[in-house]
Amino acid sequence: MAEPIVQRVALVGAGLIGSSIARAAREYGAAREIAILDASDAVMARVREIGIADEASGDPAKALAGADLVIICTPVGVCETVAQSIAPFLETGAILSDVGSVKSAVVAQVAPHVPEGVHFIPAHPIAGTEFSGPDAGFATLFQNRWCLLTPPEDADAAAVETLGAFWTRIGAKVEAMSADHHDKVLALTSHLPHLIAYNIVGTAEDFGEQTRSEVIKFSASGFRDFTRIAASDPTMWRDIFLNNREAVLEMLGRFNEDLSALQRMIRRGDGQGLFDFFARTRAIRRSIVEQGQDTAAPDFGRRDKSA
Ligand SMILES: NC(=O)C1=CN([C@@H]2O[C@H](COP(=O)(O)OP(=O)(O)OC[C@H]3O[C@@H](n4cnc5c(N)ncnc54)[C@H](O)[C@@H]3O)[C@@H](O)[C@H]2O)C=CC1
Ligand SMILES: O=C(O)C(=O)Cc1ccc(O)cc1
Repeated sequence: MAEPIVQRVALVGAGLIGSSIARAAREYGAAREIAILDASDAVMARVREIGIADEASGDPAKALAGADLVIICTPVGVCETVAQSIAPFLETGAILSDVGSVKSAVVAQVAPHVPEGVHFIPAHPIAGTEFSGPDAGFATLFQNRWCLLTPPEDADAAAVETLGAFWTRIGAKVEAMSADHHDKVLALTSHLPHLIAYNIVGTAEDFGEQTRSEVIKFSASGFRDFTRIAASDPTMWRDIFLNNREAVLEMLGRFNEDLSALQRMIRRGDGQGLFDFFARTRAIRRSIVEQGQDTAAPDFGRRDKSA
């Protein structure tokens, strides 16, 4: 196998994403050693049981000793606390990164705590499922998925290259952009769809018992797809909306305008308007499928059950 990209990767947070990185780093030889640190004793115990790390003592000094790549894989709301608590153990020259679904707020929270000589390069793999915890992870999660890096303008070029090479080794396609741009794009492509899913499933839930049981019984595929997204982790998504407020509110405003336009077309019986609208959206779906980016039923066929 090719040389590892880093000597030791330390993953802080071992849920879906952290445990998937651990599995993938081992499977594809991206790191010589894998250390895991999680605030939950139950998660640490499970990490030791399933054996996805070489170092899983729960001691930050031990986990971070010799780590040339440290990745924060916790919900974005605790990134600042995590950065503060790991800062004393970060080694000079190490790369510090994260996987948060929001970038500007994470930078604002983490950057002030990054010691001199440590290279902070935020990242976001656009790959996941509605499941969480260390048992939900799998080695192939990042295969052929984008990982967006948002390096600051004065970032160390070698550190950016190493982080990109790490993600490439575990299967991702890598692209760089500014944190602000990332947050605007993701507000539309990921955060707004989750909000809509939470809302529509919440609306069904509000209808009362009789309707609720019929919704479950006769669930058509449209609603069913929304329930998968609306089953996503509440802590993670609360933190995303609180930390990407501006961009999400802006996209929500645009969404509401389009929804009002559709409402008007239905009220006025404007069949041509509805047809034209749906024809435009169908073209978007087709280009996503052509680019191999269809994530419906994500990864289940490609799951690696070995770890
Ligand atoms: N779930 C998904 O589909 C995706 C999630 N992300 C991002 O990845 C991050 C992690 O998400 P998941 O792995 O899904 O979450 P998860 O809920 O599966 O795991 C989070 C882990 O962080 C640990 N943790 C919480 N506070 C901590 C602290 N102070 N110190 C150390 N560990 C702590 C928890 O015990 C838990 O094991 C989030 O920031 C999320 O925005 C990014 C891409 C996809
Ligand atoms: O499960 C799904 O459909 C997702 O959209 C997963 C996901 C959740 C959050 C991210 O920041 C990136 C990907």
